[in-house]
Amino acid sequence: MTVSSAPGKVYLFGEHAVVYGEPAVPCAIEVRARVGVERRDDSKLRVHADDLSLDGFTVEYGGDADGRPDIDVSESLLVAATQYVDSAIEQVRDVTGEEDVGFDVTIESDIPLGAGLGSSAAVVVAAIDAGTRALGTTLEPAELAERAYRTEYDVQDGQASRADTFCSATGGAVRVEGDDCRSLDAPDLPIVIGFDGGAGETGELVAGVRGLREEYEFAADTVETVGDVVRNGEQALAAGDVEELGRLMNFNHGLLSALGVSSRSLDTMVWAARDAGAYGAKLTGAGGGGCIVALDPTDETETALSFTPGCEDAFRAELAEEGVRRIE
Ligand SMILES: Nc1ncnc2c1ncn2[C@@H]1O[C@H](COP(=O)(O)OP(=O)(O)OP(=O)(O)O)[C@@H](O)[C@H]1O
Ligand SMILES: C[C@@](O)(CCO)CC(=O)[O-]
Ligand SMILES: [Mg+2]
Repeated sequence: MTVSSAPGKVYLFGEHAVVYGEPAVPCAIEVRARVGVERRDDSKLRVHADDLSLDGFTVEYGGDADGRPDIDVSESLLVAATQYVDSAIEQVRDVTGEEDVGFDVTIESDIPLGAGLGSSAAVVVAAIDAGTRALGTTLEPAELAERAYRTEYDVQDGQASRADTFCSATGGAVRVEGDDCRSLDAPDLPIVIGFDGGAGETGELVAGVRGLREEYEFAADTVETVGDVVRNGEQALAAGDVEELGRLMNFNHGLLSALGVSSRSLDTMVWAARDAGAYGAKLTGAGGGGCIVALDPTDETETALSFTPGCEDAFRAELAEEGVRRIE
């Protein structure tokens, strides 16, 4: 079995606006998805994913008409749950030229699904890396990131940026603007995460912002203003100015809220963190529910969040210096 892992991420700045060409700064964190891949001697794909919200399942199916998975859930739920992995394996077939190869794939993940911590990107990066290595091809990080991006682009109907996948593949703090992806020097940041136990639909939320942007000039301006916040944030990051980072994160959250992607529980956690003395707090990722990210070197924010109704989990996250990790 060939095993790779890849980290999740938080956005310090710039989610959603990055889809329209503004810059964003995500930062990889030490929570990982591990994917094990073994070549089969037929062309089927068998996926074992215990951490999926379908209560854990094992599916066995091939590419032919009678290859419907042997599992008793609705087709739409199944497609939503399996499409990132399916599409990642398609990239493996494409890049290696082995169009008919089959695999057993096992996924274990510490990243909550649909919660803004980039579970899809981590699973896709780890799956493509392990899948290609299982066939004797080791991809350079840039190509791995590009293939993973194409996967997210396909699954999210053309509404994806390179930010999540580049960050997960390379690790550290990164800056992504269109197809320009680079690593940033980042100080050790005191990252605290609050999780409401829920999830948001990335595709729907992105479509919502797109609609507002098309309908109102001021919504398009709001997206551009996020870009200005990001550019200021980059300078604060380079200077190691955590106070300024916090102020700008607060501003970024306000703009995301105006664009309709926050939620009551995300706002409640953001305010709990601010009241506890965090330098700043904002939602991370697509929003709608899921996680906030705050900066606080003390224990106050984590403690306050753990007593906040609606916050299911609060934890400190370390920056993941390493992106994809080749384990076996
Ligand atoms: N442990 C896992 N096993 C199998 N598939 C997974 C796993 N984790 C995530 N996925 C895939 O990723 C999808 C969730 O991706 P989605 O983009 O909606 O959320 P996210 O990446 O966690 O959050 P965001 O994109 O906002 O950071 C799941 O529906 C599933 O297809
Ligand atoms: C909302 C979004 O900006 C981030 C999701 O983690 C979508 C994307 O960049 O593909
Ligand atoms: Mg995602």
